[in-house]
Amino acid sequence: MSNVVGSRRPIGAMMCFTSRAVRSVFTRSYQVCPRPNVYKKGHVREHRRLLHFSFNPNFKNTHINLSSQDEKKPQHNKDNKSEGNGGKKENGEENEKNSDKKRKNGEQEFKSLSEYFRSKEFAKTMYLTVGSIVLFNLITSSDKPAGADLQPLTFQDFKTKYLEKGLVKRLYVVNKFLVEAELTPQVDHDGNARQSGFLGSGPPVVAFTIGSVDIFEEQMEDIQDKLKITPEDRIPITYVQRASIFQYLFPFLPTIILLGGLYFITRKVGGGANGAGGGGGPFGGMFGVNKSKAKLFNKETDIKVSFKDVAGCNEAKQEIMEFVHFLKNPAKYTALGAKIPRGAILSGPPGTGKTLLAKATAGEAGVPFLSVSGSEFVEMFVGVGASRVRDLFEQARKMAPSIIFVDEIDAIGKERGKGGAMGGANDEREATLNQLLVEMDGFSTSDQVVVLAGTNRPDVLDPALMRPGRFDRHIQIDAPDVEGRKAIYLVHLRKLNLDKILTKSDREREELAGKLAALTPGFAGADIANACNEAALIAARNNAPCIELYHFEQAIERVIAGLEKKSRVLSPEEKKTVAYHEAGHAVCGWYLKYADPLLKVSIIPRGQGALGYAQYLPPDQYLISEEQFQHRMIMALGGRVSEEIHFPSVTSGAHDDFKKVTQMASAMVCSLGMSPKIGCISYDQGDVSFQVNKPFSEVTANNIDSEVKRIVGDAHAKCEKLLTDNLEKVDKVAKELLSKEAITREDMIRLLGPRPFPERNEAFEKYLDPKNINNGENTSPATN
Ligand SMILES: Nc1ncnc2c1ncn2[C@@H]1O[C@H](COP(=O)(O)OP(=O)(O)OP(=O)(O)O)[C@@H](O)[C@H]1O
Ligand SMILES: [Zn+2]
Repeated sequence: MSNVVGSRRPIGAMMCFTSRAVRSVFTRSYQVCPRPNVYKKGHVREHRRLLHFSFNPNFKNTHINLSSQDEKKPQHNKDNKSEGNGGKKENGEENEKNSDKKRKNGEQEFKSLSEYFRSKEFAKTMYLTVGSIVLFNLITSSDKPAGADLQPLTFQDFKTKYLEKGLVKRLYVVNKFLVEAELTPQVDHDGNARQSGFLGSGPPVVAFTIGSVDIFEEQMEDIQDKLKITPEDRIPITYVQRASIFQYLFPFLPTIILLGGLYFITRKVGGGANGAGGGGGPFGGMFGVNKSKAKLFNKETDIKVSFKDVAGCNEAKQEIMEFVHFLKNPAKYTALGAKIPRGAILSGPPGTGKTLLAKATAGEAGVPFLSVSGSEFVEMFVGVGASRVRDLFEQARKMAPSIIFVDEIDAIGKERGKGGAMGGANDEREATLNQLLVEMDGFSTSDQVVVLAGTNRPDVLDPALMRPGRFDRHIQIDAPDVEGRKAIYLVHLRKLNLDKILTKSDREREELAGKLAALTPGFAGADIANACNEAALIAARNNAPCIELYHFEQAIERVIAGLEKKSRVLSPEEKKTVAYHEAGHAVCGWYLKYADPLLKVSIIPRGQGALGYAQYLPPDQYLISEEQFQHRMIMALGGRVSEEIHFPSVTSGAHDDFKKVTQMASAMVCSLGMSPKIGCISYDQGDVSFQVNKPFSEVTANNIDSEVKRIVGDAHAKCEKLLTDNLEKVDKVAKELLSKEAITREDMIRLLGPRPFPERNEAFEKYLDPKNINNGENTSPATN
């Protein structure tokens, strides 16, 4: 039973254990989703109009590239400086140039199917296909039973028509089951014999099959005895074996398959995921592991992201604009003797749009973008990481001007020498990092390669990475505040088919975005993208023609608290306990000045183990007061205290609440200077798991323990007083919860009267307070 509070700020985060856990699951699931503007080769974009077929004659990378003329135009116009006069002509020239380039690369573009049919490429393909079919037939035809193209006779016919008339000159027993009889040339064969056979264009031949060679020989002897043919004149029988080429090849088949498989695998390994690695030949460099696995996004095909797709983070955009300017006109910088910035580290919590921003930079500058994840450098072979780094930079230099983006750089960029005692694997990581440092130093000023890197942990990075000349810019991207979230919602709402009422005018659209932003404190860009997508999925599941507000509300709840588990049936006693527990939290929150606005309380089991939950809306807040901590602790204890008051025995349902309370109290004592006994000293222990010795004495340890205990005890006492004073109110809320399973803020106002304090969340008042929203009534979620 947990309070789901969205804030993920370092301190506020203590209140959101559940939402954090849920988030990490969600983030992973998000990353599986295809990113909207990234297309792999061969993926077909359906909504484009004009077809461009581009075929690669060596059949390796044949891909169909469907793109629309209209989409390409703006880009050309942007690149064109002399737009007014002859802009069209230049567009044409540029198209020419592009297709020249493609032709050079062995690719050719065709404007229509008929053009392709008339082309050399098509002829080549046809020749190859027909050739293969003919070859195949040649090979397999020899596999047919020998003489199969002769119409076989019965033995009886052979005997009466040829043998007894003395027309047979010689017999060939082929593969022990077919007999070909060579006839005397002057025979008047009645259509069954023909002028050729395996004997070539020679005497006429007939054929018949036999069951067993022994019986056939006996029969021949008998017949010839009866015909009184002397032993010298008897018909000679020759035994021949004829085998198809396949029969000879068959024993080698497993070997051929094995070698073929190996060849295929090495190509895959060596080729890099998207062809950026270039392959390096089938067996190049130990199966090609030395090649960088960077994915290449090219401006013509993949990068359609620009700064307008990245909402918020204006400061970051401004900083990064400088890289774009440099890549667009480096001469201006070099002429002044300015050294070009080498790279920038984009840091921030997960899902805040670091990758998106880097991609937008490449999109704006219109240069190739090589994206690689830090972990992809690491492989089981020693030295691979370093050579992959080398290969990556080599590729980038060949394509310059270009941008390299190393995601999760902390995988290789961790401070060297730390934790060395933990294992030898560090050496490999260090070698990779060293190579990265060397490569970044190795750029000459004329190299127009910019390295961007993303990380969630800038604190663990090696200082050498951050020094001037390497990643000398550090761009921090924070989780967005309410206005930032609103802007991100606006970006993602553009792609959705919304209810007309929600999008009547820009004002309505902004209002919707604002409302959603206020409902989702602590959401990063990726969560917002996910919530929008989830809303569309829910609408589709309900067969709704468009997305309505309550779809969003369900989606948000799902992203925050996980899936409703209606199938998890609680016993009536358990249900009652959960109801009183949640009612305790809710009533505490209602009467505490510094508690966050309550949105919803529910006792429907959800997600990972939460039996009930209450959703609050913390404001975007950068400082938390001592009083606020106390109120949060009282609220967190409300569940357990309510159980204590209303039931003879308590349950295990409060363990998550205790965790939060303890974390808050420890932080207050150890690092926030909120305990008079400990004073203004920080005993912040950081990563406790690696620490053997505590940085304080035994006495201090005892003091810390007793202070934490005192603070939690105080909160418990205050909570107890609050809930005993409001006994019947808890009762009311719990009963309502039991009957409705979920109650909203409006229900709480109806049951307890309005909150005695003004809400301290501006966003809440601006976008969500019923006073300001005239259609607030029809928006309650359909979850109850
Ligand atoms: N500022 C933003 N504007 C619009 N969309 C955003 C923004 N930030 C994030 N998103 C959405 O979230 C998705 C994921 O963002 P991205 O991959 O850039 O996050 P990240 O910071 O690189 O995450 P991680 O640290 O986990 O790698 C984007 O594809 C985009 O849809
Ligand atoms: Zn609880």
